[in-house]
Amino acid sequence: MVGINPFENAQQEIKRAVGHLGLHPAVYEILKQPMKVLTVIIPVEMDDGTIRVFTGYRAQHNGALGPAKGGVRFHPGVTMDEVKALAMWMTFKCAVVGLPYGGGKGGVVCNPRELSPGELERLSRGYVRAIAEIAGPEKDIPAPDVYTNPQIMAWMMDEFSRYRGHNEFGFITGKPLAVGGSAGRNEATARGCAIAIREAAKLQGVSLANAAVAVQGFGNAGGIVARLLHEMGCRIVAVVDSSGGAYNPAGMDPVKLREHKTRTGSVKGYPGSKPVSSAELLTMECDILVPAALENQITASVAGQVKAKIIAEAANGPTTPEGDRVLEQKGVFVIPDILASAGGVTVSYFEWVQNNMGYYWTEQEVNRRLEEIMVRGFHEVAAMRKRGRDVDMRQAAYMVAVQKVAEAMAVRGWLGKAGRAPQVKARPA
Ligand SMILES: NC(=O)C1=CN([C@@H]2O[C@H](COP(=O)(O)OP(=O)(O)OC[C@H]3O[C@@H](n4cnc5c(N)ncnc54)[C@H](OP(=O)(O)O)[C@@H]3O)[C@@H](O)[C@H]2O)C=CC1
Ligand SMILES: O=C(O)CCC(=O)C(=O)O
Repeated sequence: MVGINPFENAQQEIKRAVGHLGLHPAVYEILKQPMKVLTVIIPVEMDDGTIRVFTGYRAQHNGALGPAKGGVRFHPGVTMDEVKALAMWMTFKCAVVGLPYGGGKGGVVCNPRELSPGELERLSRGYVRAIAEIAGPEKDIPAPDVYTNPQIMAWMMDEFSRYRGHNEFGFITGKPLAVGGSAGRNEATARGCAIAIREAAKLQGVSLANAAVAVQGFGNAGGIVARLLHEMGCRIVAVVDSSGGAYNPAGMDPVKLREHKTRTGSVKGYPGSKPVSSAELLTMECDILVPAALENQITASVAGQVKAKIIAEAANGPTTPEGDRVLEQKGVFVIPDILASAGGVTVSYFEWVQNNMGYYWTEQEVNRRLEEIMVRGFHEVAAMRKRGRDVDMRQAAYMVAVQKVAEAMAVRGWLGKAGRAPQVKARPA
């Protein structure tokens, strides 16, 4: 959305958490910007023989806890500030669930729908060549994000392996199973989100049986979360994608919705449904709202009209800070993005571990470990919310995460003398 800078939003969230925790101001000074940002130019030969030059970015936010980790977005609206914000959010997403990573993110300004498969492959390989120097399993590990997928990950892994001269399966996650992908990664973002929703519903006394759910975005995160929530007994009353939406208060079957979208290109026009816009979906009567598309969807004015009891942010940064204040005042229970969407990077971590070991787990094993990490992460945040005075789930999640990153920076000596004093002053009960 024009005029709302996701990078400035991300900075505000960190500033608040540093303040709540009573940490040394140096912590904010270090965390308020990425440690490294690379802008690259990617010349691609198009099928008609012309050369088109694309712009790409890779940002590495903070490496105190481990190598940078985060997806690559292919979208016409990608900007450097968006990538910087997404990298920053990755640092705290990894920290909140206890993964040994820092935050990274990449993006290429392009519309993949306008590219042939050959052009898309050349662009993906060109992006990897351009960022190769700063990437690698020990430095920065990309993954899928909006409009990138396992096939693109496979091309990228192959290109990086050529660059290093040997197979580097651990360079990137979200790969197809045939080339070192992990069982369960495709569903992981949605599965983690569904687990967080289940825990939130228990905490808030909301029954999932027949609960009305509205989902914005019907891709990897949104499409699969709709299916998993449907399997858990919820009623999927509305879904939208970039071309339109489908609404039916009696509920819709996400598997059939997916078949309809595969056939027609959109969820709109699903048999028995009425059209619904993204704006209508966000403010409709429902129990659970899952924004699973892009940033800055729930502004203050949208938040004022939200009727959901629980919002689970499968997307990164779907709520503006002003929108967040309104939701907080209204008492809407928000599972913040850095927690609700942490399932994907958690299973990416498992994928990287499996690549490093050369030994692969079953889907059941992956899901068991994911469940454990998500439940622990959720309750750690819920406990911080209870402990802290006047903090909501988002602030609590940032407090948990910033505390872990600040502690790592302190013991590494990044905070100098300031780091030698006890860093964390948790608010008294
Ligand atoms: N994939 C992952 O592992 C993770 C993703 N996320 C976040 O989840 C969100 C979605 O990512 P993901 O599902 O992977 O991406 P996908 O590309 O798989 O899907 C994106 C979905 O959003 C829809 N969409 C795009 N623009 C709009 C719009 N203006 N209004 C309504 N819907 C729109 C797309 O519509 P259409 O189908 O018509 O193109 C598509 O259905 C992003 O914020 C991403 O950063 C977070 C953690 C991990
Ligand atoms: O799987 C990963 O490494 C990162 C996924 C991602 O980009 C995200 O969580 O926003």
